[in-house]
Amino acid sequence: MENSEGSRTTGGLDESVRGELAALRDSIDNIDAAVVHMLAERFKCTQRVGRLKADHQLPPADPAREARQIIRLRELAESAKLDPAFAEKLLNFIIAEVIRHHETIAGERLTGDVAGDGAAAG
Ligand SMILES: C=C(O[C@@H]1C=C(C(=O)O)C=C[C@H]1O)C(=O)O
Repeated sequence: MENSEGSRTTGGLDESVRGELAALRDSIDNIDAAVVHMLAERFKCTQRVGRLKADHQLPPADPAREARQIIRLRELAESAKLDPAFAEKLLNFIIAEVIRHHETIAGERLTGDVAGDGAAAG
C-alpha cells in the first residue's frame, strides 16, 4: 500500500520509519546487553570486595568512597551530556544493592551459614 506521499506503508507506518525504528531498537538491545554484562562484571568485583571486607572485619559500606564516586560520576555524566542527577541516582541504587550483598556476606561469616554458594548443608 502507498500513502498520499507515495511512500510504502505497512500497518499505517511508512517502511522507512519502520526501518529506522527497528535499527534504533537493535542498537538499544545491544546497549542493554552491554549494560547487563558490565553490571555482571561489576558485581563479580564487588562480591570479592565483600569477602575481603568480611575476612578483615571491615564495614560493608564506605561512605567516603561513595562520596568520591558520586563526584566523579556526576562530572563524567555532565561531560557526556547525561543528567548528573540521574547518574547519581543510578549509582546510589547499585551501591545500595552491593551493600546489601556485603551485609549478607558478613552475616554468613558470623553464622557460618553460606547461602547460595552451592555447598551442601550438613
Ligand atoms: C565496593 C565497595 O563497597 C561499597 C560499595 C561501593 C560500590 O558499589 O561502588 C562503594 C563503596 C562501599 O560502600 C567498596 O568499598 O569499594
